[in-house]
Amino acid sequence: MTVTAQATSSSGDIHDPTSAAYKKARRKYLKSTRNRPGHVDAEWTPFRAAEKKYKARFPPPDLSDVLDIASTDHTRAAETSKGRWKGRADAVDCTEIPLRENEGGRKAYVFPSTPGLVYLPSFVPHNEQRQLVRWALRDHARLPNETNLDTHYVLPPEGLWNQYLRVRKGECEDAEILPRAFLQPTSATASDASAAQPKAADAEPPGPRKLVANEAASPGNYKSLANTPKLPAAPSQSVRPILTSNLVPKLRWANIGWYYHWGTKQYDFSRGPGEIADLVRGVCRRAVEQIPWEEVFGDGVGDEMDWGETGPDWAYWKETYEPDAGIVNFYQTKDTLMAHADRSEICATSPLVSISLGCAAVFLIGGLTRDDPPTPILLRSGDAVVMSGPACRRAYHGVPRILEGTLPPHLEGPNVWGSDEDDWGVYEEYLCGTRINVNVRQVFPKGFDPVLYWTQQNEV
Ligand SMILES: O=C(O)CCC(=O)C(=O)O
Ligand SMILES: [Fe+2]
Repeated sequence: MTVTAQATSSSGDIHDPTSAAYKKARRKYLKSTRNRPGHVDAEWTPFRAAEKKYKARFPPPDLSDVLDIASTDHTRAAETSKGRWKGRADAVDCTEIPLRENEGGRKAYVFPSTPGLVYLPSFVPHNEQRQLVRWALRDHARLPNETNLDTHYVLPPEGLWNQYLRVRKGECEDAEILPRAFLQPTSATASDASAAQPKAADAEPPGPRKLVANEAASPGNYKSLANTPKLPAAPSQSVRPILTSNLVPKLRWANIGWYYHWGTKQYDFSRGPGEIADLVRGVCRRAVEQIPWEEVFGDGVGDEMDWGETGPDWAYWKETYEPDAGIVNFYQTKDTLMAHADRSEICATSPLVSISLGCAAVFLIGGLTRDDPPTPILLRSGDAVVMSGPACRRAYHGVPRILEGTLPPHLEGPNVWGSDEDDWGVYEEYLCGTRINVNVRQVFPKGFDPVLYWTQQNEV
């Protein structure tokens, strides 16, 4: 049976003053600003000010200072003509560099303000974007990989998305998914029953990711990080049974590779390395292999910065880069990811590869503090961002806006390459209001043997 996408919201375009969407946003804006004191923005850091600007629901933000390389690329006209959100190809100071072995004529861009940041517009071919979407929802967001929903719900063994596909094909009922708290005693009861058992840590309720500052990881503090107790999160007592179809939009993240412990914002190395799918490893390695690193860090760019024990090793990344951890982020159009720096990885300089799929977004990347004004980049489906080196890998960044109505035509409709099954309509409907980000890291620097470290620290 072929499943087709349902019509999307008819409430209209936020840019059109006659639309219901515009009027609703205006009403909300007037209500929320009625009692707001003046000059509240005086204390904002430049990063916070930029976040506020792009998050604003009313009036919708002007994106003319957001880098949008696709806006002048005629091969992407079909994508950029979708919706009214547009940036400018000349909005930001950046330099074009050629990619190695680049048959498609694609380019990369580097930024004098952030050495080590490489932007690769349209890096992932259309058919591979579809494969990655299927991988993220169908193959990856299920056990043994953790998602934000696992702590709170008893998810179907086949995975939430696979069950949802069967619902949409009419093969099963839209069943209720039960809260985990219904089946498990509360953490208080559990610890009463066995005083020796550590009490489970309180988990975040399902919702946007909460960002808490953590100690930056390094080879020097690996032992103490690895020894920090990583208590399991307690299921929320307040979540109610929910239909499969209503739980799907609440999926926010799925872990990749080494297990990340959200309570401590540290990796839980005791669980061993999780798997990295060949598809994901392949795209990330291709990005790192195709970047001409001498154009990024040559002429001593960033040499004066702290590269850690390995020194500036970018010339070897083609061989030494090995992704081993990461996260798939699922954003609905109202979701944001606030400014943060990813510093739980032991290696502070090795490339982080970030792939955008589905709806477009405004991505902000600044410097090592929130006081550095961030560069705004409009990321579209298939774009890759690489964050590397000491000035960029741990730079503050965030996603203040997902841009509705920007799903590119190549993710709509049946597959022209012929390899897809007939259920793409369900994916398409989900993607109409979703951005997926595959964010892949290398936790350990080349030559660092975690097993050896782990053994040594437990020998005493
Ligand atoms: O969605 C993105 O582009 C960035 C995600 C991110 O920064 C993260 O997962 O740490
Ligand atoms: Fe991040």
